[in-house]
Amino acid sequence: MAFALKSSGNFCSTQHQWLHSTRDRSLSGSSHSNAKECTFKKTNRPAPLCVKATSTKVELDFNDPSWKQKFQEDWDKRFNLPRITDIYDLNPRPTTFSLKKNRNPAGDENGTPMDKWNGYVDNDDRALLKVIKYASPNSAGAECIDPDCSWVEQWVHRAGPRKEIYYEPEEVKAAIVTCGGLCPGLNDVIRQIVFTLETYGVKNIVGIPFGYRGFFEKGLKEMPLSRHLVENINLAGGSFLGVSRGGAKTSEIVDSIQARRIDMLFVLGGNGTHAGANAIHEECRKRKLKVSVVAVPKTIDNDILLMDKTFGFDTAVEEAQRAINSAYIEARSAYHGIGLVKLMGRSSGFIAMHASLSSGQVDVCLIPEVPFTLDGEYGVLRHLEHLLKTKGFCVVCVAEAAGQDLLQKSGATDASGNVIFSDIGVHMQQKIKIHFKDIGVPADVKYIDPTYMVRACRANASDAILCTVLGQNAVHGAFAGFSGITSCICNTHYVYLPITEVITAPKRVNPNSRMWHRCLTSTGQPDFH
Ligand SMILES: Nc1ncnc2c1ncn2[C@@H]1O[C@H](COP(=O)(O)OP(=O)(O)O)[C@@H](O)[C@H]1O
Ligand SMILES: O=P(O)(O)OC[C@H]1O[C@](O)(COP(=O)(O)O)[C@@H](O)[C@@H]1O
Ligand SMILES: [Mg+2]
Repeated sequence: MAFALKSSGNFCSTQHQWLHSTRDRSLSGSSHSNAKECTFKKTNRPAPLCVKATSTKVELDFNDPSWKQKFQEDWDKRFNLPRITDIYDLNPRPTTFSLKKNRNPAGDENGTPMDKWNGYVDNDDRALLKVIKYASPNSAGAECIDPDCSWVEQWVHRAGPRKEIYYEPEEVKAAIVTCGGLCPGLNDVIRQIVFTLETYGVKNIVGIPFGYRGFFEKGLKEMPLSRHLVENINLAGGSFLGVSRGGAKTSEIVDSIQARRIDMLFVLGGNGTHAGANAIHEECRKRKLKVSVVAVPKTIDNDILLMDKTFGFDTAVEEAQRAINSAYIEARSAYHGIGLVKLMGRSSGFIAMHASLSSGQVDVCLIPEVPFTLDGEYGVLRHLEHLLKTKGFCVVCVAEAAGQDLLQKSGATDASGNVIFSDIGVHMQQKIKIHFKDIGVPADVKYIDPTYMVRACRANASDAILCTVLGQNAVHGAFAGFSGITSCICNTHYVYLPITEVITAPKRVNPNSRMWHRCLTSTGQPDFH
């Protein structure tokens, strides 16, 4: 019996934020609907989780001494970056991107000829995706491929400017589009894309208004962009180009790309946007269009696979922390005060977990990845009673997608097809009030729902830097001839990943990760079930 590494349906996940112990699987619950178990050839070991994947079937037998090599060959194939030369016979030209050319075209100040300048990234440069060697599958947060949790190198492609490029900058028309919900840093990325394109020598740069909608909605006109125009847009939050959900029809979008003669498309967005970008890339390939589609992962939710974080997440956590601080002050100042804060996160509890950790003021953090009960001996309400008795007040932070099993489903979806959640914050506020009334203990509940405040602000310093690097690298990726890729940060290094590898499922908090354990250590909360 071997497990299917890659099959038409499933492969064993090593790179996802999932863990492989029995406890983890039970904690992960129904929220990971596409997770399936794989079986190891050896028994008595926890089985790894599998996630949906596409492409060819590769069987791994861990008794085969060459399994590692097979894994790595398959890995390299999967993480190989699609490029326009896959469909076109094209010769590259020397890059026009140089930070020294204006000073001395013949060489730098030391007389080094430009082609010897070591400012370029080699196409064979790689970064390691994983750097921890887990000694056992039972080690906290272990992500194992085989039952012995062997060390296997997982290399991904380094991002940055290449010495040779596949476009004539003077002939390029580049377009930028921002999709999905707002996110701090959108303007920083737009700005850096424009700056970098101009550094290459591109003159025709346009913004597509209001997300994918801008490609086909009549009356929406593309906006010419230049360094001059975008110089200060990073000083404000939101998107200079506007955003929208829904309405993505791939063939119409590609018709529009063709009609507008766009050569490079930079797509800023989350999971849905990336799926759309990949569909556009595939359709362009099908039509044999020389178009580079490059995405930049945006979402306050931080729910895109493989990467350290998405831009905007840090800023959202910082803002969320302010809401927690207000809840703390209200609760601390009231007799038997209970501060309750609901934070965003469509399918993951990253914002709630990180804001709870950074504020240090949260007694109970509830996320969708960890089921809980409100009532009963081990329920949240009983713990709140204990906190009021021992400490006099408490603060609860709940993620918007948490505890949905306790609520009636709304059944509604947004324009993009995303599920609209029932309001766990309001539900908990009511339950807490009723509970303390019933037991005859006074409780002063203050509920804060900061919703859009956490994402309408401008990027903080760390996000601004991330946006700068990701935006610049997106342009380098397009000039290098890649398409269907995303520009991101993995294990602290800036890399390109094929979009197909990051859209198989949303990333979620691993309940067996050290980070969640740190959160529990910080809050001191017990298990609520
Ligand atoms: N599977 C998909 N294929 C193609 N386009 C999609 C897909 N999912 C979403 N989109 C489009 O991507 C855009 C943004 O998606 P949405 O889920 O709202 O935000 P985000 O990209 O931030 O997750 C929308 O215009 C939506 O229609
Ligand atoms: O903007 P809307 O449609 O109100 O949606 C709210 C959702 O958008 C988010 O802020 C971010 O989601 P995206 O990454 O999909 O844009 C979620 O946290 C939240 O659930
Ligand atoms: Mg999304």
